[in-house]
Amino acid sequence: MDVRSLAYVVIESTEPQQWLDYGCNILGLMVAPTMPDDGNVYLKIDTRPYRFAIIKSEHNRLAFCGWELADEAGFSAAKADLQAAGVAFEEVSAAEAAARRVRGLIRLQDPSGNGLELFWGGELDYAKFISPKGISGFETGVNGDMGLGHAVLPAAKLSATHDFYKDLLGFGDSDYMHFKFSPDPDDPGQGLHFMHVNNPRHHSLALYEDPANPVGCVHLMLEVTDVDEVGYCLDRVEEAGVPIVSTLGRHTNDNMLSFYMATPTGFAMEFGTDGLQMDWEGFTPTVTSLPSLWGHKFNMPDA
Ligand SMILES: Cc1ccc(O)c(O)c1CC[C@@H]1C(=O)CC[C@]2(C)C(=O)CC[C@@H]12
Ligand SMILES: [Fe+2]
Repeated sequence: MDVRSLAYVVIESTEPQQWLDYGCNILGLMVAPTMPDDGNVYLKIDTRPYRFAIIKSEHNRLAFCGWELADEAGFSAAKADLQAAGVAFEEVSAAEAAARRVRGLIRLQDPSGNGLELFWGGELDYAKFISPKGISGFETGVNGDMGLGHAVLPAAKLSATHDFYKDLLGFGDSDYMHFKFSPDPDDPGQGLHFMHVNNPRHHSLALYEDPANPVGCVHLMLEVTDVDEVGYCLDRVEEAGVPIVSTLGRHTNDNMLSFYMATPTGFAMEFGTDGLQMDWEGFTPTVTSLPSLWGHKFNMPDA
């Protein structure tokens, strides 16, 4: 499978309006002007119609990551691959695909129960991104082809979930880390697989061996093009009293300069800049023993 980018996320919320306030006033995202006024909240960062859909629900959780395939042939091939592997998926109606602003869509779960959608034919609406907080721009590539950023998902079944994304969906390994927070010699610790799709972003997905995560997500990451926008966002976070999950720091593996904050849904948001853009040709996946060059003091255990 030739997955090109993490194109959108769908978040279920008992109060989508919380995300309207948080998204616009803290993150500096724009209300999507070409999406319907249907009680849900749609937020935009670039030429794509929206990158965040916050849907009214009884649950508060990350519901789906939307992964983009190159074209209709790739979409048909993906469905055939899933069928051959005996992995169940739901065909989504044309009306629902149109509501997502894509031409074809299927829905499935990974082995740890994370929801995902595979689609082709994502629209560009070219509605100009005008940040309510004056953010100069988000790093999403050309026509948004680098995707919105990355998602770190809980993977209680780490090995099976890693195999699913690697062998079935064709994601590549970028890096692997292993964390051990307790001195107990019987504690096996937790693995973290960083994976890329077919774009230069160092990782679009990471899988964290997190046994019990009620909100379906560890964190999402957004990347701005100007380091000052990280600082301005940190000022807004502090001014509004949004909890800071991790201090400013620079990661080892993707060089991202970032901090982490709480979101209305209980997972974290990483807000950063200066991430590496990789040439995957001939790349050898790395194993890294240090998460950050400096900073990133996590406020445990809700990291
Ligand atoms: C280590 C690292 C590299 C690049 C990233 O984009 C990134 O988010 C991370 C940190 C991931 C990881 C996490 O999200 C959950 C809490 C973790 C396990 C820590 O306590 C340190 C590293 C953290
Ligand atoms: Fe991250």
